[in-house]
Amino acid sequence: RHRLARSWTTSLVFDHTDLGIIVTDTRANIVAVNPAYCRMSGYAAEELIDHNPRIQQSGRHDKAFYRELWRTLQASGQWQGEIWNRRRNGEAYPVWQNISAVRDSRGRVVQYLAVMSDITPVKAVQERLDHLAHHDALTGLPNRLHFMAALERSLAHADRERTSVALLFVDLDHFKSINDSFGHAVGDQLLAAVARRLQRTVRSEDMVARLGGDEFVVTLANLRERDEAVRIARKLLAELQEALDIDGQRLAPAASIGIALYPGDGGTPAELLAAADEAMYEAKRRGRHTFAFRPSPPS
Ligand SMILES: Nc1nc2c(ncn2[C@@H]2O[C@H](COP(=O)(O)OP(=O)(O)OP(=O)(O)O)[C@@H](O)[C@H]2O)c(=O)[nH]1
Repeated sequence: RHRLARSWTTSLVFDHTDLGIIVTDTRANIVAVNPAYCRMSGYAAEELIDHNPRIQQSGRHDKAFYRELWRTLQASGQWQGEIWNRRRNGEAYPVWQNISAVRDSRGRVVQYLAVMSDITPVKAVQERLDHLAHHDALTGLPNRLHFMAALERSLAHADRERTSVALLFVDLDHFKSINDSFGHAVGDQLLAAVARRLQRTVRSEDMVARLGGDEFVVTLANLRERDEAVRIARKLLAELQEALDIDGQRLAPAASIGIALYPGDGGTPAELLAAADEAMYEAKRRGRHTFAFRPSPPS
């Protein structure tokens, strides 16, 4: 009676858990799947029985990944980790999966048991958090954190390709008075419009980011000569200046732009940013709505 009760409980768990379960024989042919796995994968049990679980492979992992999985499983009797599978409708989805070797009383492996949970919702939250950590909510642009990491990569790329990178530090002129005169909401919309204008003016390999407040940066990759940076700075000033209507206010945003060139003005992202910031202050000193390079130190 005890054995019966136990087997009844076991099948209750197998049928009612929301964890997907696959049982295979030692040659990895599927011998049983539970309803939760069928719901998760979109396959009917008959479509899976006698097949190899590889029918659910998403193509997102290479051969070495599965080889390592089997190696671990054979060596320790266990594998667990994140794995991308494919549903019957072709959609790839992430699961957290635990595979164990089931042994008989003499210690021989007789079956493999895979238990998995669909972690699509967890992944979506993770991706959202990751995006929030690296982007500015108002403009959708990369933030300082993301920007500094990307700049590091573009400097390394410039070294390999023997090209230069220009960093343009864009700070709006008298932005405070826009906030003060028309309110913060108008100021916010202006910042979002500036972000769009900066983005549409540069090429896709260039990067626009918001450092904070009314400070933006633009990096120009694969730069061959200093004049290209000057040309883009002029173009940005002109594009920004175009009048726009926000809540019935006609505004023409102006900015001061500081230009720093890699490697001449700095060898690291931080040095380059400091040089571009200094150059931006030079543009402010010269009366705003213009661009400048870093002033050379007095000799
Ligand atoms: N609307 C809005 N304002 C912001 C935001 N972040 C910072 N600010 C405001 O932006 C203004 C930045 O002013 P500053 O750059 O110091 O000075 P400015 O008035 O632009 O003058 P100059 O830079 O000297 O030409 C401050 O008034 C901040 O309160 C934001 O997210 N939204």
